[in-house]
Amino acid sequence: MTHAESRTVLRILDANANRAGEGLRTLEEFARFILDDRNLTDCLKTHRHDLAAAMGRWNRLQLIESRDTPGDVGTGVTTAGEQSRADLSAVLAAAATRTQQALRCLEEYGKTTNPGFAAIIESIRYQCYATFRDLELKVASVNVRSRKIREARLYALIACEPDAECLEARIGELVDAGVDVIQLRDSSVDDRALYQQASLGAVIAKRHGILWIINDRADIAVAADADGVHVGQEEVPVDAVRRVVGRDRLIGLSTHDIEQVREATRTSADYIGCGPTFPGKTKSFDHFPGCEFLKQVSEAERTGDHILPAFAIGGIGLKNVEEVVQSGIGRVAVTGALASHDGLHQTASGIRECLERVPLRITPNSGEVFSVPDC
Ligand SMILES: Cc1ncc(COP(=O)(O)OP(=O)(O)O)c(N)n1
Ligand SMILES: Cc1ncsc1CCOP(=O)(O)O
Ligand SMILES: [Mg+2]
Repeated sequence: MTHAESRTVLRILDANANRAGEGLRTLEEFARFILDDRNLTDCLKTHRHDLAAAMGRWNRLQLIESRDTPGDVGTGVTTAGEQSRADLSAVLAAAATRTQQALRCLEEYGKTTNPGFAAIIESIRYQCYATFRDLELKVASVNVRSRKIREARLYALIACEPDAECLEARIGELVDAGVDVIQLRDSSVDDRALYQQASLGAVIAKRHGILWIINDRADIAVAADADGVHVGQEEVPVDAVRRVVGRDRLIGLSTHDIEQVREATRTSADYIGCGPTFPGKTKSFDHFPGCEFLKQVSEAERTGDHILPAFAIGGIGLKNVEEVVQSGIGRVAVTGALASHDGLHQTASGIRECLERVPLRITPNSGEVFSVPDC
């Protein structure tokens, strides 16, 4: 290779080392600040450091000397796509692509003068493929859960079943009846039994494509790989629960008045339960905020005062779901109404039909987790 060619190779290496380093740093910030994922942050930092170590095989001064940014014809070449990013997922996708391309350039041009360097870059590139895959899958799973909870109408709360077959059958019949979300709520069993049913339920629910939420227990929700956890006002605060469950699981919060609803929007909660609406047999209360509260929630949705999917809860069934709908709420969470196998299908579809008369204001597109809201 001529001296001029060697200098050009250095110039390419310098440009692509910068590009790959910047791409990795962009991804690292995503994993750290957006996904709050320690493991992915560590992996990306390691790739960045490995790249810097590999670049240490070259004379830094020669690399810098080869740089000629003002004379680079490529700096003036831009496409419309480079000037904006549709949402945070697009930032991720662009940074991952840019990093991969830059690594491939380092490898190919490095081969011309330093095959040892090229082999190290090849190994970093393969490690990056695996990390980028995990990153993108994580983002996809957050968005899918978030979309599903916003599309959900009918949410069932169930207790543990005596064994795996019964749990499978129970979840199956609820799914067939049209339930979108199931919460495992049972304080009568020990932690081991709760964990076992939570884990099994997570697998079954995933197969059916519905959400599986664990009541009260963030630890079990994570250990069982559930889709989320539901907590009450007297339990661990949502933002502390978020530190346990991470960005990719849902958190539901019970609310009993409109101030709690407004407060919920200031937390990282993904949805709210609103009630109790009517007296029921599952849990007793002294006070019922009832449909007046639901009307306030619906009004707050209309004015954009709150943006979380809201599920009315408490004593709701076929006989009174019309009152919920009249209050402007199109999502309910129920236990008693769907507890019996007999007439399950009819009850669930009757409730759903009624609920579907209320258009969902909080729509699948209005809050994709990694979409940037309009400003
Ligand atoms: C969807 C949904 N909404 C409300 C509740 C009630 O939660 P909480 O107030 O914490 O009461 P317990 O369920 O823990 O007795 C819920 N579980 N789910
Ligand atoms: C857990 C809970 N929180 C408020 S009401 C309620 C019970 C819901 O069950 P049901 O639909 O049978 O009233
Ligand atoms: Mg609770």
